[in-house]
Amino acid sequence: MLRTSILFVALAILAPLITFIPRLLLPRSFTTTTFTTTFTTTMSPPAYSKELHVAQLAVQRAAILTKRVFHEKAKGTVDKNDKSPVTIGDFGAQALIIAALRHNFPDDAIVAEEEAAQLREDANLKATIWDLVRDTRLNDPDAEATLGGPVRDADHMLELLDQGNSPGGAQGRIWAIDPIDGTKGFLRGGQYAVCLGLMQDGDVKVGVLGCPNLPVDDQAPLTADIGSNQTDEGHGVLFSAVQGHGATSRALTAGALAESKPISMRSVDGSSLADATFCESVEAGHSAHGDQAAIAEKLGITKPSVRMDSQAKYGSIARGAGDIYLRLPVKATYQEKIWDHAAGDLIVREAGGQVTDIHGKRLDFSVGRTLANNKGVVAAPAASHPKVLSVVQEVLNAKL
Ligand SMILES: Nc1ncnc2c1ncn2[C@@H]1O[C@H](COP(=O)(O)O)[C@@H](O)[C@H]1OP(=O)(O)O
Ligand SMILES: [Mg+2]
Ligand SMILES: [Mg+2]
Ligand SMILES: [Mg+2]
Repeated sequence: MLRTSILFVALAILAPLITFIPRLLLPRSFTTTTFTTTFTTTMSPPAYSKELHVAQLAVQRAAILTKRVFHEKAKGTVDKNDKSPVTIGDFGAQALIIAALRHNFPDDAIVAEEEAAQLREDANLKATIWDLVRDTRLNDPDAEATLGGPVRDADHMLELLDQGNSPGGAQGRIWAIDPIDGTKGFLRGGQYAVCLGLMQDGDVKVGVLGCPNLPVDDQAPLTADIGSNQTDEGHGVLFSAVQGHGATSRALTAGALAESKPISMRSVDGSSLADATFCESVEAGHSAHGDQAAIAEKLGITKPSVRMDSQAKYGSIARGAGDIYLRLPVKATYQEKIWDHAAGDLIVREAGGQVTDIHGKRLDFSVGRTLANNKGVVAAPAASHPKVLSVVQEVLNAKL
């Protein structure tokens, strides 16, 4: 009897200590929900895991729509005020992505490239886009439910399209959407990308790029040619990154997410640049081909540049299919748009690269809808970036 009482008293004294000491020893990311009774622990989910999952599925669903338009002869092209083209694919993809974001993160701000004004004035255009949006869904019911299911009606589609009008800035959570990046490539039958990034207080935290015309194989040689059969299996890649967690690639599917693989840039340092492959825009109006050729020559690069539209260039160097992406300004007045770089900038840096402007400044996503504080883009493996940047500056200074 006495022994039993002593045991009970000892247990009463020790029990709180037994539950308290492990809490002191565990990192803060562990939650000890039922610790006192069962001693089981659960890890908190990794940062931005829901945002990443929704972004990947949203890009995948939007890419189903853009692929349908890509394979049609008439892509419903209209000219925007700035004379750049926009297609029914751009509008439809943007509406679907915003619908998914609104369903999951109703309080977040959105900076998106397109707006609904032209659709409000053109009933046929609105109806054509609505037909596409209404009929596009992921073939996995759980994945589709995650995105909130179909858009309600054509008028709601217009309201969604116009919700990408945030001025951007340095505060809070802001998504950046380019529903079709490289519209000229899309129209030409070349590369294009569906792009989505999340910024928190001006810093890119999540980046997703859907590239329907890139080969799935990370090792496939970098080429501007997308192959004769564009519907081939073996094409379509989804690149992703979360700040501090690396970058991945996976096959782009029409339903649930495929398995991912980590990606990294090739290790090219300042002394091995002769073997590097550099890529640049197809459009001579978007970056200075002449300056870029002079830089490549000074770096001792012998291979010709690979010309490719869109942020597919960022994805391609991030997975080591190429090494360097140069985007030197053609016009001093052009301001790059945040939706043209947010996802790619993070994916390259998380894969072991460095991305700066021609002055060596990191791209600054905190100053509005454009990269007003930057000029041009220089992206390269981190070890060779200082060398590449010094040659960029040498060539540009020689022109002054
Ligand atoms: N004058 C310009 N200088 C640089 N980029 C431009 C210019 N005009 C449009 N762009 C944008 O450049 C990006 C394409 O670049 P790339 O040449 O690397 O494919 C697109 O986002 C395109 O917009 P859009 O999204 O409307 O296609
Ligand atoms: Mg455009
Ligand atoms: Mg773009
Ligand atoms: Mg675009």
